Amino acid sequence: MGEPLTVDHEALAVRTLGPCRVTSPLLPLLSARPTTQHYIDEGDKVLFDDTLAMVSSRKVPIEELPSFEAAGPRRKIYFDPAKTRVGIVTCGGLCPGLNNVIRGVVTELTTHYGVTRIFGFRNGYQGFIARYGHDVVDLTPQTVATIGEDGGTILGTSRGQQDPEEIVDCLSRMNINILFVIGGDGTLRGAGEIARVANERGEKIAVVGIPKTIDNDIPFIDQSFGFQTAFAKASESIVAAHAEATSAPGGLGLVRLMGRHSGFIACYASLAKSDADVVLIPEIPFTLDGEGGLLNYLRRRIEETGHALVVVAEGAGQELSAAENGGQSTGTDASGNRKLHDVGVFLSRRITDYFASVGVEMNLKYIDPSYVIRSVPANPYDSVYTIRLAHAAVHAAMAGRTEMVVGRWRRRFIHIPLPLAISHRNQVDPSGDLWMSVLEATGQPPRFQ
Ligand SMILES: Nc1ncnc2c1ncn2[C@@H]1O[C@H](COP(=O)(O)OP(=O)(O)OP(=O)(O)O)[C@@H](O)[C@H]1O
Ligand SMILES: O=P(O)(O)OC[C@H]1O[C@](O)(CO)[C@@H](O)[C@@H]1O
Ligand SMILES: [Mg+2]
Repeated sequence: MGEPLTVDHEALAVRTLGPCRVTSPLLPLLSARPTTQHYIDEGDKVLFDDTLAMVSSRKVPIEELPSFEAAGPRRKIYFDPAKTRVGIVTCGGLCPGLNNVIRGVVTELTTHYGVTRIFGFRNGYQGFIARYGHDVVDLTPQTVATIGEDGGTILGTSRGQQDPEEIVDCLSRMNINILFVIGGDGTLRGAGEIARVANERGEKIAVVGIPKTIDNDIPFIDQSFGFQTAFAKASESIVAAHAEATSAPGGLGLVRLMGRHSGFIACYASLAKSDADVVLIPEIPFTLDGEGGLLNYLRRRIEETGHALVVVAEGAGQELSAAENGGQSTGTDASGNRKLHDVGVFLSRRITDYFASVGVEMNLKYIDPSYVIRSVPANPYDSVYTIRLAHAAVHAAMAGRTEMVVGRWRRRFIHIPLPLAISHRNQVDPSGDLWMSVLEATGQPPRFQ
């Protein structure tokens, strides 16, 4: 067994704006609900570890085991709903379920807590900055009633850093008490800055994140919302590539899928269809040439079975395509994320050249579904998941929790301190059981080297 993740009590403690003195309007729903197999009482904790080996390796008394604060409604809350003003913003790339989260937050706030002043900030963090001139929209149960049926975000989104001082100026000016931030790792870093500035100024603003990422790269969350919809959509491209590959002599299907630094979409989409012969992910470098290289392997697959199917995550093989471009930098996007070399185009060229050089017939069909997988509406699973995350986020914020995100860990909804959620990137573990399943399903060697 590997070392247990280094987390301690302090890292898992969630910051609170102050004591909760207001009786929650949800009290009648809660009155006598103790922790059971299906419910966690607000005073209970969710264990960080879930195996005997992990727990015993900590060698600490049970009360010192690392644990997350449970999500869910509190009997006493911090904010008086009648006086509470709320802001919502979506940032970063699209993700299925963004509208569902907005809808879930608005309806929970209004229907159950009786909060009526909810403002949507337009186009990501730009929405707080006056010089962009974006309007602020009133969000009501009526305006969000049917938005879950659409992909994208009704609020718009953007990349590019904005000054947290200016953002807090805007929040203060509008007397916002709670800010819900829906976004990925960059957005959550920004949220941490907003919470820091608000705290330094002594402003009692709760900043609560709902992590968004089709890449599933936020840690301490079993799976992020939108991920399931995205990989389900991606698997359609695998079906198409398989049909093309098996219908041509020497057919070779190549599918490039999103996944900058984490190959979860490529792994899950491939496992969903079991047609892939090779899955390439950013976490595992590979070699093209030589006996143990990818190209020779593909030639053997085509000679033996008549076709081959490769699924590659966009962040895989970056060092190979960079080397071909003389190590030239691709620059960064507005948020400072490194732009990637197009590994799909690179592999298409190298595979085509190789088969021509060895004189084996090969018909390559390259499919890149690109933005198609993240702009679709949430599937029923993600619709349910997003509404539950939205509820958890509202409960947390109304109870004065701040600088935190909601998540689901080992099937329980929890509060994760923001610094922990951005402490590192969630990636496919080459020694983990997910990658082992991929190896079992594809039959590919653990490494091409
Ligand atoms: N360290 C940071 N401090 C303040 N703001 C940040 C920071 N990093 C990113 N941001 C801001 O957060 C917003 C979204 O960041 P980014 O474009 O990286 O998307 P993301 O939230 O990581 O989502 P995606 O999964 O699509 O990458 C941008 O406005 C960006 O400038
Ligand atoms: O919208 P952009 O800037 O092209 O972003 C693309 C990136 O965003 C993501 O979809 C994450 O949001 C990545 O998978 C992808 O690399
Ligand atoms: Mg990001």
